[in-house]
Amino acid sequence: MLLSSAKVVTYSPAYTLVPTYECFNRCSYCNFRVEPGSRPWMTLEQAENILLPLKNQNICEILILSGEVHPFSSRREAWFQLIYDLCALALSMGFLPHTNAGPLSFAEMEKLKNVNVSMGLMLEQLTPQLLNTVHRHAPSKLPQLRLQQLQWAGELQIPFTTGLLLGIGESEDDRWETLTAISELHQRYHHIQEVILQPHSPGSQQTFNAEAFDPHQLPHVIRKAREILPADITIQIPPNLLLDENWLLACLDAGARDLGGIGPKDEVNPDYPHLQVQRLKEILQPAGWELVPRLPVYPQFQKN
Ligand SMILES: O=c1nc2n(C[C@H](O)[C@H](O)[C@H](O)CO)c3cc(O)ccc3cc-2c(=O)[nH]1
Ligand SMILES: C[C@H]1O[C@@H](n2cnc3c(N)ncnc32)[C@H](O)[C@@H]1O
Ligand code: MET
Ligand code: SF4
Repeated sequence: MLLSSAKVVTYSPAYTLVPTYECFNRCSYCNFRVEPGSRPWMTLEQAENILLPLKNQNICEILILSGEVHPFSSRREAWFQLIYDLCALALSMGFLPHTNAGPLSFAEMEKLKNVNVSMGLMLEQLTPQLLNTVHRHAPSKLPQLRLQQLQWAGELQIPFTTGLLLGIGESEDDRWETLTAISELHQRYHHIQEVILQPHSPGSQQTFNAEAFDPHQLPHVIRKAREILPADITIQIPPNLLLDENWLLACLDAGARDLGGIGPKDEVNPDYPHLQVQRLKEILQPAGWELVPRLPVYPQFQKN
């Protein structure tokens, strides 16, 4: 048996709950958002009906992924309470919640910490140039605001997931700068568990008219990220956005070690279905990779 020599790549068996698709931002690459007020929010009853049958399906992570209500809106409090209640419900049913609902106030983050095992927010890219382009109508994507989120998560010692969206108009140097900022914050607070390198992948709803990020460039970005980031941060890549299996293997060779949450639907990129875990294993195993499930909180942050 040569099992011990297998190289390990992880994933999180996950299901995504969407409290609301409505969002006051309009990122031009988004295929998720709908107009505020145009659709009812998820109810706790609906959530319970979704979660009940998942109990015996080996799913641990519930990803709470949300569109955003403006921080000064009179509906903000109800929005936040729904997210809190969805996390508490998932937790009470034996699941482990991970929330990514955009920027939060310090008090909101502090409260959500009690009902999440980890949380996340993508930095996207730090260059202010994007405020004139893809983020022109997206106040939540102000670089300083997002950096501050990572800092608050550090002060609160919340195990955190962040990352870069690649191919939205940034330069190579912009990428290294964003990675360096993550690295510096982690060296101060030691709270970043993983960094997602997310290739921009055009969908049917977006207005941003650009090609997909060239997947042949991804191994180079991963290698460089591996040099910039501390060794205890895992690099995550989304397998459904890497359409050719050789690209996936090239990314692992370059240093990626996690495939993120895998579930029935990628809510962010609904035009890119996930491969079955079994199919992924068939691709990975011949190349010597063992695909192993993990929890949404990494072992070094687990409190038992
Ligand atoms: O299925 C997805 N999961 C996404 N996830 C889920 C992620 O893969 C897992 O929740 C974490 O690895 C924790 O286990 C995100 C989580 C974050 O904190 C920040 C961004 C993302 C982005 C996506 C995404 O585009 N699609
Ligand atoms: C939840 C995360 O999903 C990412 N995201 C949003 N739109 C797209 C897209 N078209 N392609 C790839 N990733 C996207 C952003 O980085 C966001 O923060
Ligand atoms: N609205 C949040 C963000 O962009 C998370 C979901 S994006 C589809 O950070
Ligand atoms: S990417 Fe997130 S913040 Fe931007 S419009 Fe979509 S839901 Fe809103």
